[in-house]
Amino acid sequence: MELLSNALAHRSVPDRYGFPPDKGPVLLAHDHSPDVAFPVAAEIIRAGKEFGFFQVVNHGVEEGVVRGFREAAAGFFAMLAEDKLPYCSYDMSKRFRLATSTFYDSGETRYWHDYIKFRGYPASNQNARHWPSKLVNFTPSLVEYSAAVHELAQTILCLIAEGLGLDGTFFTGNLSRGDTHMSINYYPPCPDPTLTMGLLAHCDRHLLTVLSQADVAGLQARHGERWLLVHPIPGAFVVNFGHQMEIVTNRVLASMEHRAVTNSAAARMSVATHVHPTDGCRIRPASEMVDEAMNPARYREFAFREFMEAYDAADASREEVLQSFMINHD
Ligand SMILES: O=C(O)CCC(=O)C(=O)O
Ligand SMILES: [Fe+2]
Repeated sequence: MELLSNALAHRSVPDRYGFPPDKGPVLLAHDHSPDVAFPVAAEIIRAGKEFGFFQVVNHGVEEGVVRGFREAAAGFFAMLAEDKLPYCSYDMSKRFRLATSTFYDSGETRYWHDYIKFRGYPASNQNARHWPSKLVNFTPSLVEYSAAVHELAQTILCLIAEGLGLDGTFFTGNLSRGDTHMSINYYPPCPDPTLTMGLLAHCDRHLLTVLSQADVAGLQARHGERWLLVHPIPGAFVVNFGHQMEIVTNRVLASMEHRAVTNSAAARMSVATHVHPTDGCRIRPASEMVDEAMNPARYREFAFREFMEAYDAADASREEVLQSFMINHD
């Protein structure tokens, strides 16, 4: 019998071991079967508790799919000013909008970036009819990219649930089934990076973010009093927890503030996929994460929609927005 373990080392995978792509192994560094999933799940929880951020490689999203959409998105920012003008808006209810700096700068110093925001998944007609049709590659490459990243996010959510000792499907219902919101942030090279900030310090308002930053550094995550650079790993996705993850896990997995800095050498573009609960989803600390005597619920129950409104009213300030949802046990 030709056992795999009979060979000292394998230089390549023989053809007969290669599944066709639609049946093949998906995602992450390991096969997602119960015996090997646990180390990945445990690793995610360890990194998540320590940093609120981690990076994923060998995630199963094809390199060409990422490159294809990144090129199309870069093409959007490279369009002539007059072609971009119709998309420009600070009206948050617009389903596809282009803007600069941030909605939350209160007219003060601007942040050195332009961005587009839109609903990227599912590719329903309701979402897709707002995507820029003039750019021929945009829609087809987005359809591929957003479906693949959705799949990856669902797998990561299963692993997080397992790592926390929850049912594997804990996050994959209404907590993650709202339309996926995407932000594409474009930071042109800046003549003096010592003067500018690319993006304000903030926590993400939803459940989970899966971000492609390619190979240009700029993202920093708060760690205590310090800001740590999230080093670009070619082809990796950066994953971080949003406010809803912190609330549902009763602060076991906290949402960390992050921001972006600029550089003078190269343009930077990040593609952020924000996994949202459904608007009406009721959010509360999971009963499994609460112990009335030792670890009581730190947040009250609310509808996700309510949180979205509070976040805007608080100009994305972490302390301010959480205040109206926190239960004080002192
Ligand atoms: O540009 C980055 O790396 C960060 C983007 C970000 O935090 C966001 O879009 O929420
Ligand atoms: Fe963010």
